[in-house]
Amino acid sequence: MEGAFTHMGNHLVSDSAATINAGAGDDESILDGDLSRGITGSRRRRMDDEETDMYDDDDDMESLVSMPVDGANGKAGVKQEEEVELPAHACAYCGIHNAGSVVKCLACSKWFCSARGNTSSSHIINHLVRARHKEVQLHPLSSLGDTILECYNCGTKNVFLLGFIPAKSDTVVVLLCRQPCAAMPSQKDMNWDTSRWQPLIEDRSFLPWLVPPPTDQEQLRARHLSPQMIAKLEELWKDNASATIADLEKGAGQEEVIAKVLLRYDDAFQYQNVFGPLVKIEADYDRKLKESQSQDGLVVRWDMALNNKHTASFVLPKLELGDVKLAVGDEMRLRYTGELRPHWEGVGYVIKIPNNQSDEVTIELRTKGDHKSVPTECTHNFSADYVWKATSFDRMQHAMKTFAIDEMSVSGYIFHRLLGHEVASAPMKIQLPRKFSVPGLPELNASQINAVKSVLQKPLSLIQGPPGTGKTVTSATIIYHLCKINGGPVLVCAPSNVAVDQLCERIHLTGKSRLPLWMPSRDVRRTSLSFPAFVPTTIKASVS
Ligand SMILES: Nc1ncnc2c1ncn2[C@@H]1O[C@H](COP(=O)(O)OP(=O)(O)OP(=O)(O)O)[C@@H](O)[C@H]1O
Repeated sequence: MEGAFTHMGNHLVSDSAATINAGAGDDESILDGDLSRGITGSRRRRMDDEETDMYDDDDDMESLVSMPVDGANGKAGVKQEEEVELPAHACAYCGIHNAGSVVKCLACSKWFCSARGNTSSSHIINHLVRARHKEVQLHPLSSLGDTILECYNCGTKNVFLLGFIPAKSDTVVVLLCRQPCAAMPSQKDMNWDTSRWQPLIEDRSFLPWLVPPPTDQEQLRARHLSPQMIAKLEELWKDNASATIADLEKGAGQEEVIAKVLLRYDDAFQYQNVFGPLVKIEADYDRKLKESQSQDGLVVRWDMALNNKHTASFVLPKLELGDVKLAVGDEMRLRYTGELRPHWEGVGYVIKIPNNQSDEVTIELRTKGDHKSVPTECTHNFSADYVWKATSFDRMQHAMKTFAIDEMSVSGYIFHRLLGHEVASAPMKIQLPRKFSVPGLPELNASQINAVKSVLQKPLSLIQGPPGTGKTVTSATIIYHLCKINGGPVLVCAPSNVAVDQLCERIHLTGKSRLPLWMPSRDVRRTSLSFPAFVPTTIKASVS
């Protein structure tokens, strides 16, 4: 790849059809003039006035960060930062503000540099991963201008999917996303050698020709944040986008002291004392995350379901960020905030999530269709919130309490294993099935057969495996055999309704099970399943 760039200099053409189509001759004009002028075209972003002022003020863009080397914990640097005002495009972590080495995150408008500091990835990549942001823009005074990195073909701006292809002339590079654009056979006609496609991010950093790392001297003089401080800063930004390093300092020392998880516990009370606070922290985090997903300005498409309930369909852009996974059956609140009628809000269940056909989420309102208050005549000015439910966290706390006060709540074996005590398992007298594979599911491989055998013979087993290796198939097979061996109901739990759905479908494929499935917390029939079922977070299945 080196060779392709030896005489390319900065001839990045990311978003300009004009430049790509112009060929080598026109490329030279880019070389001669201001490179940022060479990157023109419909997708080119303009600096707004505010930004222009900001850059005008910065009279020495190549200057070093005006931070002295700070102490081991970065506190000296923090003090200095209050005194020295950095330009708006300074890296939000370390303060480096060399125009060539900083990149703006388009989701939060903060700037980050390509230095690594004390972390294993560059600051910009560290931020994008932690914040789940994906789109960036180069600095207007960088050698490539204020380019927004995007696929030349389809316009996708997810930098984790983007790569470049040097055109055959070797004077132009084209940004294309890995899938589908770089993989499309039609690209061959464009004089691009897609076999030379390379990702823009390598070793957790943008390629140096795109965003060069700051010099050693700049890095030495930058503010040094530990990975822990960076993680905390990112957490702070989730609540308060304008939080600063100073806020980080203010919060220091106020944290609750959390007891460490142990390998062995004296008794169930100690177990509860350790895990209780952790479950609470997780619940608080989950609530914060879900509640922060409120989205305004939604455009709603109304419809009426066969059960005479209103359905509202809309696109939730925040879903793409992937912070919160929306599942069929989740509860959402829809609010009308416009002027055309009095404010309205209604709660409904998600009945459709984005798929290959459409990006829309559809919720079915609880109220029946003839309910006059539903604002079906309005389409704009709607907001949607997730309705957070404490149910699963409350159940965890309740289970731990029961475990602590009632020794008989679980078998003696499980009681001691949970507390980390060495305990011999009593041999289980069961007749192993002659054939482990079951009707309707794939023939098990050797490792799956071992897993099934182990579970059937031991009181407690853990099956682990990478995604798609057949854990669900193995679990469904185990349930099938347990039902057959014991002849009674089998209680199955999964951490999410989606996981339960998957398992139900596989059990159903075995054709042997009758599944009286229900979900006490939500009285909804699941339309995603091809058989009638109320899907619980715990399932009972019985063999006919
Ligand atoms: N022994 C097997 N032979 C052939 N296909 C199999 C076998 N085991 C599983 N599969 C198939 O592999 C795919 C993945 O299986 P499954 O969903 O059970 O994996 P998983 O480990 O539960 O996946 P995930 O981690 O994504 O939940 C399914 O299409 C399943 O039918």
